[in-house]
Amino acid sequence: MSSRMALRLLQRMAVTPLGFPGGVTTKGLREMSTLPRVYVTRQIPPEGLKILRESGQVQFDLWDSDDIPVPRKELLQKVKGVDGLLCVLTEKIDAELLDAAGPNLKVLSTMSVGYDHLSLEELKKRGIRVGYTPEVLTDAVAELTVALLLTTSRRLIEATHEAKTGGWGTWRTLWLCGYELANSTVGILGLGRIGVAIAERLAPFKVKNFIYTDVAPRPDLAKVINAEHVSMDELAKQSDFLLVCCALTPETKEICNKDLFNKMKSTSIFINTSRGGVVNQEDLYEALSTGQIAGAGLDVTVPEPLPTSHPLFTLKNCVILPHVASASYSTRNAMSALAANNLLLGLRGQPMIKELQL
Ligand SMILES: O=CC(=O)O
Repeated sequence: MSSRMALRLLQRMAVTPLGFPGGVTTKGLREMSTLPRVYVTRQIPPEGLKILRESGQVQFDLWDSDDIPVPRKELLQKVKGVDGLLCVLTEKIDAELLDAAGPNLKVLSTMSVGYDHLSLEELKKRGIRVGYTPEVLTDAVAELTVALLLTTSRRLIEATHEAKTGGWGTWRTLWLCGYELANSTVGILGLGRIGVAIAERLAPFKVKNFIYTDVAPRPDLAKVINAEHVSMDELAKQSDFLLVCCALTPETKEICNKDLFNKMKSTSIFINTSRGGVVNQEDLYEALSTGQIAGAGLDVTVPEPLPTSHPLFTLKNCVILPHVASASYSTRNAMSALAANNLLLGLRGQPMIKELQL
């Protein structure tokens, strides 16, 4: 291959993986080597990649797959010397990884609203700024939570199974009966934007009242849905539907355990679309299998994926989804665009659109 052809090949290769716009000249290649280096840990949806590629502000390398997460060993190699990192929730951003990245790392942008995969203390210690993606996913998560609630309370998975497998005999008076939202009390554990958005969607189903528990009353949010602040005990005792909407923190880890389930009504439905870590799954299994509560719908578990041999999968009254609450095309693209913009703004030393205050 002639040296001219080799240069052309190099220039072409540089366009896509390194995120440099348009055709790359030799001068361009030289300039590119001075641009901030970024590693993207996943093939994120196209809008975010386009923003990075067309910014002309960074050279980026990415783990070019959405099917398997970047192996830890590869990640530790790839982050060496980068100025910015764009990650998703499967990557643990801890001291080991930040040490591997080294002192150039100034900005971390996660394509998620949750940030329990980030060691905030380590990030703060190193002066690394952190972007995340709240709000753009609120509608999608609220919509999915309503779908999961109705699927669980009206036993839709059992019903389609029976219809398909010959269990559908004559019309029966109490067969596959569930619980309805009309006249019910809906309890929200952790009232934030998402809890409010869920309640707004549930209200037209004629819910009787909304109650919530949080570390402190949140009157501004509560008044939007006319919700009453109650203790955790009252939340457990009164809720016909108990929805977990809180972040996973050391304080909320396994906060849903036998103490809570034992106080719930045997007719109650438990729904979790936040993080699996807020639930003690052994206690939940016990509560579901003994009829302590009527059913559970989970979009999140520990671990993820939940092994198919897990006891929770054996229960008819437990509906398990593979962490898809924000999974609509428009929302995932909006999340990737926000994560890309947060990263670019952070690298320019400007305020991010959504930045965590550490
Ligand atoms: O779980 C999803 C997220 O944190 O965005």
